[in-house]
Amino acid sequence: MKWNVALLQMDVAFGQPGKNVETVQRMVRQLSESGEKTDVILLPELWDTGYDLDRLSEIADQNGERATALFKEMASQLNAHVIGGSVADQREGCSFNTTYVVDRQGTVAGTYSKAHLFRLMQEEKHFAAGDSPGLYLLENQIVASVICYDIRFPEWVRLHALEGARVLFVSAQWPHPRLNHWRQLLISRAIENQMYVVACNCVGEGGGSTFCGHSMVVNPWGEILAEGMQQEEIIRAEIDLSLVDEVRKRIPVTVDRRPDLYRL
Ligand SMILES: O=C(O)CCC(=O)C(=O)O
Repeated sequence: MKWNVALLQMDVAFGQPGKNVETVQRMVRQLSESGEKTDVILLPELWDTGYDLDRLSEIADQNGERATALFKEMASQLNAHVIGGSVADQREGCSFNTTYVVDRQGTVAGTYSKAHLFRLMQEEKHFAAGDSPGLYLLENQIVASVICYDIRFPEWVRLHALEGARVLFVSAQWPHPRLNHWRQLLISRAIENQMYVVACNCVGEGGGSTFCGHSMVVNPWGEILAEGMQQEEIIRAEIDLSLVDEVRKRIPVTVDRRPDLYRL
């Protein structure tokens, strides 16, 4: 199974969902006009509101309805699966930082709410944490998604790999000065779990942060297949899922684990 992935590394306008929807639509038109086949589209974290958390009651997406309507349009326009970055969605009286996944048939294939909230940006004051893994089936392949700070928790990503995930999609608003951490963590998660890591960051400024771009596609051997710069752009790569089996066979890390020693 081979997928052409496209990462929409957008400049997220702080607190302006309408403007951000226009940016996504413009980038999708660009993909469509390129004539190149796209199988999976990935967006950044909080791509519609940015980190404008003080205005969530005004600008958050109720039950993810605004986002899923847009993703269904995108899925049908490009005949592609949409891993919808994340949006601030309000449900059951709480706000969550949530990924909605819409498959190419236009069905919501799954949702994931960020499990590890980032205190440095006071996320825990505004969001409730999710407590379920982000595992989905796309064309019978198990894939996973996590959000930004989650990649600092190798045991969380490992859990997804042990459940059979072959690709990890990461959506982020990762700021300077920690570009070095972003790159090293993504490459490490790919090598240790022998999976593809497809990670979409944003660029631009918001809430006092400058986001560092460098969205990346890393293969299960830790090689970078594509990497963005610090500008608004679409990053594309082809991922061949058979390489996951090959690498896992060559060095059978999962078989050689000693959970009896470290209980993880
Ligand atoms: O872990 C980091 O350094 C960045 C995390 C972050 O910005 C986030 O989770 O929103």
